[in-house]
Amino acid sequence: MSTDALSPEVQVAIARVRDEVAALHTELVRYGLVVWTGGNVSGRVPGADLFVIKPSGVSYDDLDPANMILCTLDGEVVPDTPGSERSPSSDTAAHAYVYRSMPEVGGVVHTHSTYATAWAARGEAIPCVITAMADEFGGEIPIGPFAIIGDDSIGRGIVETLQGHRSRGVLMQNHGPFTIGKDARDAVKAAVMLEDVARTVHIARQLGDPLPIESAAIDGLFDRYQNVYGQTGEPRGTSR
Ligand SMILES: O=C(CO)[C@@H](O)[C@H](O)COP(=O)(O)O
Repeated sequence: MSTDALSPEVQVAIARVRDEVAALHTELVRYGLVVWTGGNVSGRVPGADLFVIKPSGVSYDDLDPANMILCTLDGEVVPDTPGSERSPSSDTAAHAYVYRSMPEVGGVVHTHSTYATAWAARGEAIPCVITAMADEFGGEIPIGPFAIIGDDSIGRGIVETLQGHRSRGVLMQNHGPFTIGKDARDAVKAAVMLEDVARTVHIARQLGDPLPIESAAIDGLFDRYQNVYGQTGEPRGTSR
């Protein structure tokens, strides 16, 4: 497949997603979610069956738009495109499986962030005991199955756990968190928030038994955060 055959709009979109995915890896470092070359971000190319992901095992300092790797939704590297001479992330098949199965997903992130991975190692879902979790995840953060790199099993585990679930994050057992979002930035935000709540709920557990939140309150908080929180309209005082 040559990208020359793609429309100018798709070529522009590929360039934009390359920029975005490269820059978002910096956020994983900034928020302390990764060490060394661990973790990865990908972003779907709007209007094409393609996504962009980082090369495997390359230092975060060396990641830039030109060495991000363009892949098909089968997880194959698109030849003769910038970065295609390198191997893509070892989690490429998992990201591709998510994009094929969940058309609404525009970004996928994987990290080994410490607290979330500690919950994953115990195989325990994080219970929804703080309002920030209700806001962002609409309930508990579920556990996905134990799965090993090499085939579709990680992707299948992510999809089977998150399809029909409010949570945008899953803790793959003994491995770590995978998050999804409407785009790559949204999936990175979910990864940041997931680690934050994993840490807080862990600390709460050390102090005693966290108090549950009633499901009606969780529903209300989730609805408000998704639909009302933040800047939803014109800035105050600018309407005529
Ligand atoms: O989870 C794993 C390995 O267990 C990987 O996600 C690594 O953390 C990062 O791999 P690359 O994206 O650099 O291949």
